[in-house]
Amino acid sequence: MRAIMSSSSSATYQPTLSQRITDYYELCKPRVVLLIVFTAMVGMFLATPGMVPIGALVFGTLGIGLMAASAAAVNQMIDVQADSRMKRTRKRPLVTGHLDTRRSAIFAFAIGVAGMVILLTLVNALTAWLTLFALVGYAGIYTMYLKRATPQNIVIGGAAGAAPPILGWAAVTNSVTLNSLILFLIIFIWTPPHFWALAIDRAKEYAEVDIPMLPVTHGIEHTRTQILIYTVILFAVSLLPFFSGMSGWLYLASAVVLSGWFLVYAARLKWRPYPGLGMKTFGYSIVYLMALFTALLVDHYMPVITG
Ligand code: HEM
Ligand SMILES: CC(C)=CCC/C(C)=C/CC/C(C)=C/COP(=O)(O)OP(=O)(O)O
Repeated sequence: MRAIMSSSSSATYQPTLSQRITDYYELCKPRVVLLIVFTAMVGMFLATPGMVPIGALVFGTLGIGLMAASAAAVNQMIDVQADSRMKRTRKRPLVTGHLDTRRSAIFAFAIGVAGMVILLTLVNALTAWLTLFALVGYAGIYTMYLKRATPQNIVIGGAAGAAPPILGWAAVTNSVTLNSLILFLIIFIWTPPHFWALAIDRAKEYAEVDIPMLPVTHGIEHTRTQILIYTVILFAVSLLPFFSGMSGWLYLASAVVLSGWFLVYAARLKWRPYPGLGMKTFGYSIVYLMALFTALLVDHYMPVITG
């Protein structure tokens, strides 16, 4: 209802060009897409011992970024009613009426098709189809169905968000390898603690909009246990790049420290919680993934850096 009311304000909204650009930018969930693109780029760099071919780097990054942004825009179009009723998402451009469904649909379609054409023509077909699969997985399967169907929504839906290192790797090698699957596995196992840490602090909001997130269906205590279990698994999985021979000692040391610190957060959340710790853990999860993938990258080029 609020979404419908606020969309009437679009009649009086006369944006400047830069405001309009900001609206489309926000429709793409830019900070999430940025991290997604970064993990895809790390996949590209780790796929080759030398420098990534410039074509794969530029067009692969662009194509994957455009299709991830398209998926995010479709997610906001489908979720406008729920978004209008949650404080965290109330300022999104479709909720405020700064963008309407028609404009957003044309935009999402245009950047999605542009991304697909770039990948098909300038990268390779494997990357293009896998990226389309991820787009459909997130925008279609997760947003339209899973999100409202089961508290395991994000475990299954997380596969789409974890795909980017596979996509980046495929852009360079035209193949899916065990090492790219290890990078996928890290993000896949990271997603539940990333999201549930936020969800335990926002459980009331999700309950009010009838979205069956784990803290709503199984309670906060159970969710804290699940976060701890996934973080223990994440600790082990984050060591796999070292044990598979993909990464060296620098990465191993970084992974132990970063995953160890994540475990401290998860343990505190379980046994010594205090108000706001859920959001702090969520914030750390983002720093964690950024830092872990930076460590993979630095470790990979260490021999070049140190000569
Ligand atoms: C199904 C999987 C996922 C779910 C359910 C999820 C959920 C969320 C939610 C609810 C937020 C809060 C957004 C806000 O503050 O409005 C968020 C933020 C964020 N997520 Fe995720 N996420 C998922 C996967 C990912 C993946 C794969 C990445 C990147 C690799 C990622 C990166 C981020 C970043 C960077 C933010 C901070 C955004 C900001 O500050 O605006 N997420 N996520
Ligand atoms: C093509 C490709 C690589 C696709 C990537 C998919 C993608 C953009 C994943 C992002 C994951 C994410 C932000 C989920 C939150 O959605 P939500 O609806 O639960 O969160 P919200 O309530 O903040 O909207």
